[in-house]
Amino acid sequence: MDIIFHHPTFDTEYWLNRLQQALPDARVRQWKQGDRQPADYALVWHPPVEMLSGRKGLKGVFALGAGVDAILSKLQAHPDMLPDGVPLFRLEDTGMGLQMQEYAVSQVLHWFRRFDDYQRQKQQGQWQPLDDYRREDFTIGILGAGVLGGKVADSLVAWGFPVRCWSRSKKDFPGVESFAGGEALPAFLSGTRVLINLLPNTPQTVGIINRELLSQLAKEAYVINLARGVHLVEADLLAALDSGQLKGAMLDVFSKEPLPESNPLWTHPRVAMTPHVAAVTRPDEAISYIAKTITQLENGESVSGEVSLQHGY
Ligand SMILES: NC(=O)C1=CN([C@@H]2O[C@H](COP(=O)(O)OP(=O)(O)OC[C@H]3O[C@@H](n4cnc5c(N)ncnc54)[C@H](OP(=O)(O)O)[C@@H]3O)[C@@H](O)[C@H]2O)C=CC1
Ligand SMILES: O=C(O)C(=O)CO
Repeated sequence: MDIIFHHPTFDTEYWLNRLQQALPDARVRQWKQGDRQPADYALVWHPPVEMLSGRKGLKGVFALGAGVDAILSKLQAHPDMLPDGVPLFRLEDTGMGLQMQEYAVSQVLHWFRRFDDYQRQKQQGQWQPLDDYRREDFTIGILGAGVLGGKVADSLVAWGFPVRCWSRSKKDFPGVESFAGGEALPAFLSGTRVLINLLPNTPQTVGIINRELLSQLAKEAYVINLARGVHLVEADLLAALDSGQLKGAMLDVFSKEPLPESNPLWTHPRVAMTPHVAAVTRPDEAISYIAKTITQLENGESVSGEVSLQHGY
């Protein structure tokens, strides 16, 4: 079995060696321009079109991340990149769930314990205990209740917060109120104090966090965007912060990355940010997952993690 690998920034040597160890019978190689030799599986992130297009004999393509929006948008322009019937897989959790839990829990607790207010008071030389927030007034609403949204929901339930989630299909997560579909969105938003976004980037979700949505959250709400920058209308977020509807935002992803120097999010006092690091691909966990999935495919077993081209995630 032949496996080709392309990632613009990962340590390719490390990946090739570890993949080889995990699949000793496979021949694993870095894909280089001009390589048209056969391959059974391709492991990719931002693949050059010529790596995949028109390739015969592929049994599967693995995206080396959780979101497949970049690959799917390339596929739209070059449909022959994925021949009919060749499945596209993505990483399910592989260590990203824990990273998202760390990010979400630490930020929610930061706001819940009013560390943002105390930081401002410190800057003004003010020693002033403030009223505690109550958990019952701190409902967490998670947009997207898939692999990562589900993990984040679990971790916040464990901290005793009221937690709700919104997805296409209804969920049955212990301690989490589930809302499904567009009609249920207003009920989900009403009373949500902290909105956490973990939706995939699809035509249905682009621009979903906009003025209308933000106006339906509880007063002085907070937003954490962990999914994709295109989900958030940045100008609407800034307006909601300035009107007092929102109290703070923590953003990991942006409509343009790296965030341009001139973007007003850089200087807004109630916006905090990280440079798209909420959850990164952990090589060892990802390699075990891919090796297991390839072995199952070779054995004719059913596998999870296949992307639905129809739904776009
Ligand atoms: N910032 C970062 O570092 C990282 C960001 N990400 C982002 O996180 C996203 C989520 O990852 P993951 O949890 O693995 O993805 P999943 O595919 O497991 O989950 C997606 C969730 O979104 C729901 N959903 C999709 N479309 C809609 C819609 N139109 N309306 C309502 N709900 C919808 C799905 O509903 P249903 O369950 O009914 O199908 C599902 O619950 C990724 O797509 C990626 O963009 C991922 C990793 C790192
Ligand atoms: O895996 C993903 O989708 C990411 O965004 C990684 O940073």
